[in-house]
Amino acid sequence: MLLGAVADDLTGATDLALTLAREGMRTVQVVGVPAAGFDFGDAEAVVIALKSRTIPASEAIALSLDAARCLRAAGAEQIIFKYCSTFDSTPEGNIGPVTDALMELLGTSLTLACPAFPTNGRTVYRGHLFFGDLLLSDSPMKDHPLTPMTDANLVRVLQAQSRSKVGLISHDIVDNGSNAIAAAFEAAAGTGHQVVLVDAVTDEHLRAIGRAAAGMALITGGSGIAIGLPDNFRRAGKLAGPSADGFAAPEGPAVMLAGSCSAATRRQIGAAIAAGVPVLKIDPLDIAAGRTRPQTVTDWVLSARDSIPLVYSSADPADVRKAQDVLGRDRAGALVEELLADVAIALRADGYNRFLVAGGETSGAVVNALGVQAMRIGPEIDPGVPWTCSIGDDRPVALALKSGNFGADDFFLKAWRLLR
Ligand SMILES: Nc1ncnc2c1ncn2[C@@H]1O[C@H](COP(=O)(O)OP(=O)(O)OP(=O)(O)O)[C@@H](O)[C@H]1O
Ligand SMILES: O=C(O)[C@@H](O)C(=O)CO
Repeated sequence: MLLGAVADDLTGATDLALTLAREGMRTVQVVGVPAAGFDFGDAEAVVIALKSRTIPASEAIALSLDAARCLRAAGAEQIIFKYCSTFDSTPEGNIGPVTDALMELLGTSLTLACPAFPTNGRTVYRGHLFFGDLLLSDSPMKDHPLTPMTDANLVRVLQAQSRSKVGLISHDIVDNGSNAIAAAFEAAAGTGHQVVLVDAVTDEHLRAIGRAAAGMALITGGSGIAIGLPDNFRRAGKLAGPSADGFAAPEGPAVMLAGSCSAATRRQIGAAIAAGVPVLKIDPLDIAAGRTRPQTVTDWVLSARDSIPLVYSSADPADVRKAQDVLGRDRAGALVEELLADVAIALRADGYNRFLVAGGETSGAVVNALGVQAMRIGPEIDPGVPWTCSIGDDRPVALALKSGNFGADDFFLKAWRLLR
């Protein structure tokens, strides 16, 4: 293994694994920190998916350190800490605290932070994160159920979460290429900075940043920051080339489960409904009151077996707030996640082996429930979202795990065409 990554949620891990695989590294994604002696096969890059984005910072630190130790023990020369391209975090973290702890573990005094993912409209300019044409704080991310983002100035956001001194390498320097960026890293270290946020508005910027960061022990950011890293290993003659193992999804019944309340997911649900996909909407208040149970939902899915039905809890910000006012933010989320996880277990027992899940937290809950330990990366459905297939499993499952804000409006329809 050359490159190891610790991702703070499952869909984010898949997004990163897709980037590394597309850039030519043999890549495996692992769900949770694997047991000692886990066989990573011929993987050159391994992405460990955690569910640590919104848990207490102390727990996120402990899990992330375990994951990084495991990757280092397996030979990783460089570690990526992958978080969301919209910098999803609460005032307590967990991006800052985990970055601080990983730096200490790796004994490094400088790292970079760059959530940019230009293909999906996430750009960083003069330290400010844009979501398409909008500042992060004006975007739908301000209404996220778990991590509302109300400040687009990432130097300020990160500094508030981190013990490290946070600086900025801004666009003018990045535009001058990798040598200028490498010099700026040195200058930042010289002025006592430990974390530098780096502007990036194009993939060319990300490739230049990746090249400049070849010698960094720790790199933090969205999946975009990985675009330029495989080339460093290729130039050093360390990559073996494509693996002979192809991607094959199992045949069988399929279902779609959506717990993401993002604007993109809600548009995708609208498009699925318009196209005649059978849908069932569930609501955390009904789950709490016992009006919606896993069995009722499972029976409904089974009754729609001839098609690929969609169960969703996705709601607009006003309805999410209504449920949260009654149940509390965490309980509202947990009720939905637990219900969808129970439904997934029941369907799996009934032979279902193709799951499309929308939302990072939701995907984490479903995939943990399915007991999937590791995944091979398959074809890209939309930027940042591939089909994957479980490995090391007697009964493999095909999984499409969609980050909340990713995917075109017809995502729930077109994903299935790739498996035919
Ligand atoms: N109707 C609802 N009311 C309140 N909370 C909900 C509702 N539906 C879903 N949730 C919760 O909102 C959270 C959505 O987070 P999730 O990570 O799954 O989606 P996302 O944030 O859009 O995706 P990503 O993390 O990939 O960007 C989950 O905890 C989910 O259970
Ligand atoms: O970076 C992103 O936007 C995604 O990979 C993600 O982490 C969403 O949860």
